Amino acid sequence: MTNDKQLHTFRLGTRRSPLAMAQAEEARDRLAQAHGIDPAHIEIVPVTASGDRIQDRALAEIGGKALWTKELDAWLEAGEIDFAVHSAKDVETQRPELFTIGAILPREDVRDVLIGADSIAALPQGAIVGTSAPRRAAQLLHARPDCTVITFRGNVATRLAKLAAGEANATFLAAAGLKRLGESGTGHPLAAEDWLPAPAQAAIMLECRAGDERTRDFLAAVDHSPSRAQVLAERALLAGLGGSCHSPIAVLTQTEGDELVMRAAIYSPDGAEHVTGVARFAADDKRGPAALAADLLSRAVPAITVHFAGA
Ligand SMILES: NCc1[nH]cc(CCC(=O)O)c1CC(=O)O
Repeated sequence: MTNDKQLHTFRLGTRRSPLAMAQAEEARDRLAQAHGIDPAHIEIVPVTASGDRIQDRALAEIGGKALWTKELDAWLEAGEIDFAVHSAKDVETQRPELFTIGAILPREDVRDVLIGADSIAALPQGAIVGTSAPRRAAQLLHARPDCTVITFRGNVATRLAKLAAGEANATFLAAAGLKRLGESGTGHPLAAEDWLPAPAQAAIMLECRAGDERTRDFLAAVDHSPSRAQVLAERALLAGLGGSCHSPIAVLTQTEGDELVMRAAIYSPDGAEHVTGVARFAADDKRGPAALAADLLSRAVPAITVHFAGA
């Protein structure tokens, strides 16, 4: 621990939602512990993101990119913050060259949780299910074409309140988000092998300016290399498919020694069509995910590929 580090107070940028704040605190506490410093040396700076301001429409409908990152990016570029804490799943694959991923924290439970029924099979005939994620909608309609999907947006508490108010029979949330909010008892986790999560789900990403050596060194102490390998591979799959967080893409990556085993599925928005694939490759092999993406696209019908640009 250098004197310099003792004196410098790092500024951590985050969104303001309760989940984002919980993730910011986790990042701060892991950094403080790794460096043996007082957490007060890391100042949490909350920023309001456009995605948080717009609550009444599905994000896919708005269609805008960078709904979660735009404001934090501006603060990071301007030097108002030293690093930003993101849900990796919400970060676009194309990032400004100015930034670099300083750390990926140890990944949480990657599963989705179903709230309102014990399982997908147990949903009542014709159930109304609230979600704004195209992936969850397509997965549900694939398994249960009798269900109706309605748009559910807002933070975790808002969605749970909509469910409690009877706006839908059930909804989905990420187990990781619920755990980080201290609500791990809520709902029924769906087995990840049957119900593949979103690319980079359950991972927290710390980004800083690529030229800022001091912050890069500071963040490197909390980087978790297996989680980083999984997240980078899933982001590479997403990039290879030409997809975004608005595309119905599901993926589970498991670490087996020095290798990654990646299972992925892409869907038509109505869930009627889908293609699945599995690949195994070295953890640092960037071509592995790209090859799986190309393989999936080569086998997909137009109802699927119309939503993917390819690499
Ligand atoms: N798209 C919103 C979002 N971004 C990250 C999480 C949860 C935490 C995570 O997956 O890392 C959520 C909510 C959800 O999907 O239930």
